[in-house]
Amino acid sequence: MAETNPLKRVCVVGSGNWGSAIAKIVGQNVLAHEDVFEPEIFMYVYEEIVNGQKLTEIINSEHENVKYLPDIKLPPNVIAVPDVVKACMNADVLIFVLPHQFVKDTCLKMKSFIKPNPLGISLIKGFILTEGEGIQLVSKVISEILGIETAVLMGANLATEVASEMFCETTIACENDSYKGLLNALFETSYFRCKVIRNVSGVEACGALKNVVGIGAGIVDGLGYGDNTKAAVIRLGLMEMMKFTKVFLGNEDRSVFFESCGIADLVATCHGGRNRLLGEAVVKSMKDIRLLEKEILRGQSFQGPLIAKEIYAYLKENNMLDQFPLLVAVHRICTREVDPRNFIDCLRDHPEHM
Ligand SMILES: NC(=O)C1=CN([C@@H]2O[C@H](COP(=O)(O)OP(=O)(O)OC[C@H]3O[C@@H](n4cnc5c(N)ncnc54)[C@H](O)[C@@H]3O)[C@@H](O)[C@H]2O)C=CC1
Ligand SMILES: O=C(CO)COP(=O)(O)O
Repeated sequence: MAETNPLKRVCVVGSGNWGSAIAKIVGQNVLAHEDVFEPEIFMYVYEEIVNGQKLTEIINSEHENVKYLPDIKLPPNVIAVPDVVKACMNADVLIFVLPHQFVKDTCLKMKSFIKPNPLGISLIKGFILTEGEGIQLVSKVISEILGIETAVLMGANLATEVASEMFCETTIACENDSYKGLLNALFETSYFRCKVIRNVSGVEACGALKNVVGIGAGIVDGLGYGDNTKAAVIRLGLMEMMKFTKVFLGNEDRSVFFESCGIADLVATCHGGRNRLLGEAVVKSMKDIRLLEKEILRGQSFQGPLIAKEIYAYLKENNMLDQFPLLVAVHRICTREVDPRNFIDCLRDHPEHM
């Protein structure tokens, strides 16, 4: 009888700023739990040429993702693989950490090649908008395409700070309690404190929505307002996040907003996130946001504008635009329909004040 390997093989699907930072943690943790995991992990890298060389070759020789997470060494047991099928085919654990617009295509490529029942974990902050079908949670799309259970991990986790081992917390959500030990073994470190809860959809909604509020925080920074105004953006943004989660998911569990994925991630993003940078840039320059993305992030991506568009489509279809003035204004400012200077009006006239 063929022997089955009891050790679990892990694959990280994605290798951007956050993908590389989490691969560092998971790479170290699989070595610390050699009775549970295979000692090597594969990291799927969307191949590109950097300084005349393939990015996968640079990562595998220098153990550094010089483009997306420079100056941070990855453990040598993190192996960069340019073919997503080869990266995922023997995996028992699939960690998804791609910009959400690439999730569907990537999962469709993986679909026929994965093992029967791997556990998926999505670290992706966004929604997926499908023509005619509306918006869906990313974890749901992964589960539907691949036929797997998918947990989520979201929190106040600016990737560069995590990679520099500055203390933070995160929230993991999984409906199945039996995975709790495995999830802790994969992600927890002395500087990355994990709390495992059950509310997958609530945690995921927080992760997506806060990116849009983060742009709003950048807009008030760009307009020259101070901390009180930013606090108003955070508070009104949080109220809209709670309301959206209730109407979109029917999820009324407010406790999730007090976890790292809720208020903490919102505060971190509104102060130090890439989406905040975009909001500021949109005020100071009339350039198209895709051009700003290229100039400011040089390959990384702002997810907020896409998420704002996805939310806008949902609200429009459900005749609820007037109930979410902050989320709607961010979308209209990103598309240049509205002058960013009008943003303060939407805060002043917000229904929360009525
Ligand atoms: N960077 C951060 O601090 C954090 C990011 N996140 C979330 O993690 C997710 C991934 O973001 P990052 O790792 O920061 O990525 P990133 O924004 O740094 O980099 C973009 C990535 O997309 C890849 N890519 C480009 N075209 C592609 C294609 N056609 N197919 C597949 N991949 C392609 C690039 O190679 C690169 O790895 C997002 O949902 C983000 O919101 C969550 C927490 C923290
Ligand atoms: O999700 C993040 C921090 O938790 C990163 O946010 P930004 O994409 O705005 O940098």
